[in-house]
Amino acid sequence: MHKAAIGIIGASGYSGVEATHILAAHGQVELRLVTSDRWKGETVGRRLGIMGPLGQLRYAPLDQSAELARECEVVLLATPAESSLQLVPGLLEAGVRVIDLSGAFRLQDTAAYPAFYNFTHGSPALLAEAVYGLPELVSRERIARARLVSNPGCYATACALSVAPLLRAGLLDEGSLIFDAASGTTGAGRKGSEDMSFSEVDEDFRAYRVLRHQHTPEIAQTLAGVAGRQVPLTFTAHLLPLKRGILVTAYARLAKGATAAEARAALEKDYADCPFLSVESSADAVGLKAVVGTNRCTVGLAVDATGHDPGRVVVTAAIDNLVKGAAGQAVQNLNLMKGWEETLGLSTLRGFTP
Ligand SMILES: NC(=O)C1=CN([C@@H]2O[C@H](COP(=O)(O)OP(=O)(O)OC[C@H]3O[C@@H](n4cnc5c(N)ncnc54)[C@H](OP(=O)(O)O)[C@@H]3O)[C@@H](O)[C@H]2O)C=CC1
Ligand SMILES: CC(=O)N[C@@H](CCC(=O)OP(=O)(O)O)C(=O)O
Repeated sequence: MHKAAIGIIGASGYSGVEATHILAAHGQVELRLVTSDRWKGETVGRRLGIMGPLGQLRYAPLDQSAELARECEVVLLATPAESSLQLVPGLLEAGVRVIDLSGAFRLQDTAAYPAFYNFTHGSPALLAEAVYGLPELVSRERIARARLVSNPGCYATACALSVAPLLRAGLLDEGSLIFDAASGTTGAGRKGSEDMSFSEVDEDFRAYRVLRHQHTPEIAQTLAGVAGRQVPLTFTAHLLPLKRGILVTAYARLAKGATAAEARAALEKDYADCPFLSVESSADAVGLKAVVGTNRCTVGLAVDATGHDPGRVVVTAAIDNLVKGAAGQAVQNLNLMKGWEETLGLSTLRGFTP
């Protein structure tokens, strides 16, 4: 059977390793290229314990990525945004399709890059071409045809999925939305910093990059697309002393006349054909244990019934930042790009067991 040749650039990082494990068991792909400077020359088998032919594959140095990637049909870039920005034009020119896990091609407005990513974007044409790879909210047909898929940010995935159906159905008022989100430490990548050291993170819980987090414009862009209007919002990220998982709590208000039953029905209707989305019985039923290690996103809704705060809606959503928030979503996009079953390689991932 012909298998699609796939490469992972940045294969030693947390999301690159996650992607390697998922693709190792996928069945329709041959992982032809893995690159990393820190692991160059070593085998996938030695680093990740993967056996068989893939275990023999050696990590190539990052500076050979562009050249070696020409052998691949699709390449996953699990690199920092600045590296993705440099690599993507050459890869596309060589006829390689790209799924970029970084934020380099997520924002349509180039002006947002200096403020949120600390660089000036020099490829507006590619930004315009890139398809935002959130299959539950963006046309699957567009993803299937894309040369360049921009894989969403982890927080941005969970935040957008929490409220998008309510906005699309016009069930929320036009006031500001609030997203409180907390992530495990793998969200920050493998590269260490003092802030991320065990002594700093363990037994602590704090907000970070408040009012300047790079996922704020990304969430706003996605929700504007769904709602057909600008959606004012505040997003605050918090660091959890756990390795994996993101929990988002979204606060909104029902539009005049809208009901709790309509809100629940909107979530159930929009996510009915989404294999990885599950609408839980209540907002309290959403937690990290049920999603960590899987490509799922669970969503739960509560509407004030006490009369204390009439019209108040709270939606919770949970994902694994490395799976639905990164590598799993990238493979979901790869499946769509290749015309395969959307769940291929993702349906039997081993979730967290207490
Ligand atoms: N972690 C997460 O939960 C999520 C991450 N992302 C995005 O995905 C991308 C990868 O993230 P993650 O796996 O966490 O990152 P890591 O820091 O864990 O790994 C980065 C990878 O990129 C390689 N790399 C290439 N160029 C550079 C460079 N100039 N500086 C540092 N590393 C480089 C590294 O290779 P080596 O060191 O071996 O040379 C390594 O393999 C990032 O853009 C991130 O923003 C998106 C969603 C969620
Ligand atoms: C805990 C933690 O630090 N998480 C990261 C989110 C990772 C991500 O999705 O970042 P990109 O948008 O750069 O791809 C952060 O807050 O920046």
